[in-house]
Amino acid sequence: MYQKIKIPTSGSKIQLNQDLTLLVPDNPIIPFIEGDGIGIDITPVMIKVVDAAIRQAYGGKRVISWMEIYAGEKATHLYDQETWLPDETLTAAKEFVVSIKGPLTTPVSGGIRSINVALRQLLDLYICLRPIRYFQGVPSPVKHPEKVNMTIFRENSEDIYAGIEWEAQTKEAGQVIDFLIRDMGVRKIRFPETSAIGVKPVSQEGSQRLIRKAIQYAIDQHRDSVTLVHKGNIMKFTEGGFKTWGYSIAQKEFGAQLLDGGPWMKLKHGNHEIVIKDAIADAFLQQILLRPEEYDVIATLNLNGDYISDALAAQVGGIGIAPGANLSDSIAIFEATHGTAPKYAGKDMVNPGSIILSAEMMLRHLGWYEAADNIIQSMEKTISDKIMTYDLARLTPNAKQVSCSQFGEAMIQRMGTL
Ligand SMILES: NC(=O)C1=CN([C@@H]2O[C@H](COP(=O)(O)OP(=O)(O)OC[C@H]3O[C@@H](n4cnc5c(N)ncnc54)[C@H](OP(=O)(O)O)[C@@H]3O)[C@@H](O)[C@H]2O)C=CC1
Ligand SMILES: O=C(O)CCC(=O)C(=O)O
Ligand SMILES: [Mg+2]
Repeated sequence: MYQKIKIPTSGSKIQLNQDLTLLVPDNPIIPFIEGDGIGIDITPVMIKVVDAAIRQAYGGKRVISWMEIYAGEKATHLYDQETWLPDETLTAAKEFVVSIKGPLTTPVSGGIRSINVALRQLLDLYICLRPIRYFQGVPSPVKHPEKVNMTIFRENSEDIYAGIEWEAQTKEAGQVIDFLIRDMGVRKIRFPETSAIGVKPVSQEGSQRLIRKAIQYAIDQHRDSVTLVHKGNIMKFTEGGFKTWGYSIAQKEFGAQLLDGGPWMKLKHGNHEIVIKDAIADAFLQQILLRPEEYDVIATLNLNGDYISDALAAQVGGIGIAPGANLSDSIAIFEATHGTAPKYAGKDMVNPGSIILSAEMMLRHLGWYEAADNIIQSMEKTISDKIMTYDLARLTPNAKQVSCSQFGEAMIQRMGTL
């Protein structure tokens, strides 16, 4: 059935129960995309570390059968030069339910549209989940990085990030601009002759399904607050809609009550209280530097979430150790927050921490908590021993700088020795 993908001879598929919970065999087949650029450095290290964490936790009773699937430049070499995202990659991600990927290149200006965005849209992976936490000993530009403990729920399927846009001075851009001026009475396009045009779809359904998950997460994880981050003062119906629909769902589906007359709300779950609040995106970006302890779960739109992810990651050491997941109601693809960092590709130099921590999220998603704990503990121990890749070592006095693969080996050596 598959053309280039080789299904491992051992292992079986993860299945979905009727309620969409996972039925995970002891030997699941997990598809992985190596990734462009530094993908060739970090992905093999991640696999080694994950295998070791599982071996240490379950002594051979559980094991992953890794199955390579293809996207990005590697796919163009293997399939044909126009095929950046083969159909069978999408089929495998659906069929095998849980996957992990390295970063994929998207050229600026011309060229292909983002394969990352395409994967998220085609598989309806509408949640981009990015937890931000501090590991003791990581160098940080802020005085109290330990106060940063947030989980971002970034809407992953719509917004200006959906990529609906037309190049300046093309027939299509002209048609859209004509329509806006003639039929819609728009007078605000400053230079109509030379404007490119982008469209920002933000829906009630898309916003509410994301915010519903963020609130449920806050309830399940006993978190203190959910902040809806938006720029609704300026983009009233798109970003403003996100905020209004968010408060509305908090009230209607979770029974939240107005706090001090609103718009902030409080919802109760047993003895646990969660504040639902909102913040305007520009002010939020200064607040997370000045008073990070006031923010906990964050729900936001696609573009804001992209910016906020990297900004928050910087506060706890950078995108070298910033994990993430793309989730639908059934399928998951785990991936680092960073990109392909092309200048470091193939140099065995960058931090594999992001993709390793993404794999840690994946293990937790599978219910393999002991293996996930092994990864966290060995990461903590390796960093506290000042063993660091260049990105952290260059900011840490007396650090022992190691390569990407040596960092993975150092983690493996420290597993189960705590
Ligand atoms: N999900 C995905 O697949 C993503 C893909 N991309 C794509 O990646 C390409 C490159 O994007 P770019 O904007 O340069 O952003 P990148 O995230 O690739 O890199 C920016 C900088 O971040 C630092 N960095 C990134 N990853 C690591 C790591 N693992 N360890 C240590 N430092 C790291 C490096 O900083 P320094 O130079 O200071 O050492 C690097 O130069 C683009 O095509 C973009 O579209 C971008 C983001 C996500
Ligand atoms: O798709 C890309 O190339 C960039 C994506 C990105 O920056 C992100 O999702 O954080
Ligand atoms: Mg990004």
